[in-house]
Amino acid sequence: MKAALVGVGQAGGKLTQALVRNDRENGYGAVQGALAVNTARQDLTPLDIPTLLIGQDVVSGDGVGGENELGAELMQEDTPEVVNALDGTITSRTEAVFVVAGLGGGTGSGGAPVLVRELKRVYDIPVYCLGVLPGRNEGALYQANAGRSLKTVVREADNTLLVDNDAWHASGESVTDAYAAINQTVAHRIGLLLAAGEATNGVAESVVDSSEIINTLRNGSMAAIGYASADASPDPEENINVVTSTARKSLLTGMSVPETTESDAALVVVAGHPDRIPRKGVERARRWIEDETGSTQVRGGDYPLDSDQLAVLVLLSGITRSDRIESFLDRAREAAKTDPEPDPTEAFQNDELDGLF
Ligand SMILES: Nc1nc2c(ncn2[C@@H]2O[C@H](COP(=O)(O)OP(=O)(O)OP(=O)(O)O)[C@@H](O)[C@H]2O)c(=O)[nH]1
Repeated sequence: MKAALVGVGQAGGKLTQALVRNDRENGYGAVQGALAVNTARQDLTPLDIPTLLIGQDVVSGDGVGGENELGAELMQEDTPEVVNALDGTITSRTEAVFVVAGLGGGTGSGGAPVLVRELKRVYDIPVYCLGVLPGRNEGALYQANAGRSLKTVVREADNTLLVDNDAWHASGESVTDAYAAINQTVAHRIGLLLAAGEATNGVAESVVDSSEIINTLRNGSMAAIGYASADASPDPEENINVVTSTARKSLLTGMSVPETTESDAALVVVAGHPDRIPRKGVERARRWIEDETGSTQVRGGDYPLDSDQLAVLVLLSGITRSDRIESFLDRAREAAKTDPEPDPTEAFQNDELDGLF
């Protein structure tokens, strides 16, 4: 799938950079171009992708310090500059745009929903949000910001693919190391998903194409991605159980939002050497995912990889129940009670954080 990426805020910029690097290093060629947008100059400086500083007249390049209403306002004012900067990045070949942001801060939290809405007005292709939920130990401001941002972006975007910052956090890691590792992990999974949508070379038995990703994401408003891999035997017959057990692992322990198992639709990609992928195993894994998720539509396909391993990538769309999102929403509601300020920004909804499922 030919995708353009726009990172908003610090997490958005770093994650976008990780996605671009991953795409280049693997030679996928799915990421067509990228831009990082921020109100803080110092967060843009280390990035090696094109950047755009917004809101200079108001915050002089110093960022918005977690004020997501201000982040939304500055994005609103400077949207024409962002759209101009994307000229040449989003082209007639682009099949989807991903707006990437940490939902708990200020610039990304406020700016991403506004940008998604504007891009949807300008372009006739799906605009998705790749949104990072704060970990449970992050402060009340992050939880409240992310709650409002999620509610708004879910309304605006064609779908919101969620990553929980607690999902792949190894204990004992420093925050910086943890972020770098999470960004790598996300880049690997999303990179493989986009690449799978590009595999049209006929090597694999049944490839996924971008319309299957788009059709899967057409169901519901929130999505999550899971992944697991295992060593495979050269004999595909011996790999039937490998594929099914790897599919189980990807759903039960490898999701970007843990404890998320029910969805309206799913896409299952089995990646590996075409000679090692057992058709029977793929079909069994697909059926298991159908039962486990209750999805009425489970699409599937292969992605040819020159590897001794088999990997299973699962995209769940239209998440209908997730204990982790429920407990995040509880935190966000609780945190919002301590923030008596009415929200002046049109971009944010003031209503309760209900009805997301
Ligand atoms: N996964 C991941 N999360 C990050 C990263 N950097 C920050 N975060 C998370 O993103 C949220 C904060 O968003 P930031 O991107 O730092 O904030 P911002 O959008 O730049 O907003 P301001 O700094 O207020 O202008 C928090 O929940 C952080 O835990 C990162 O590199 N990776």
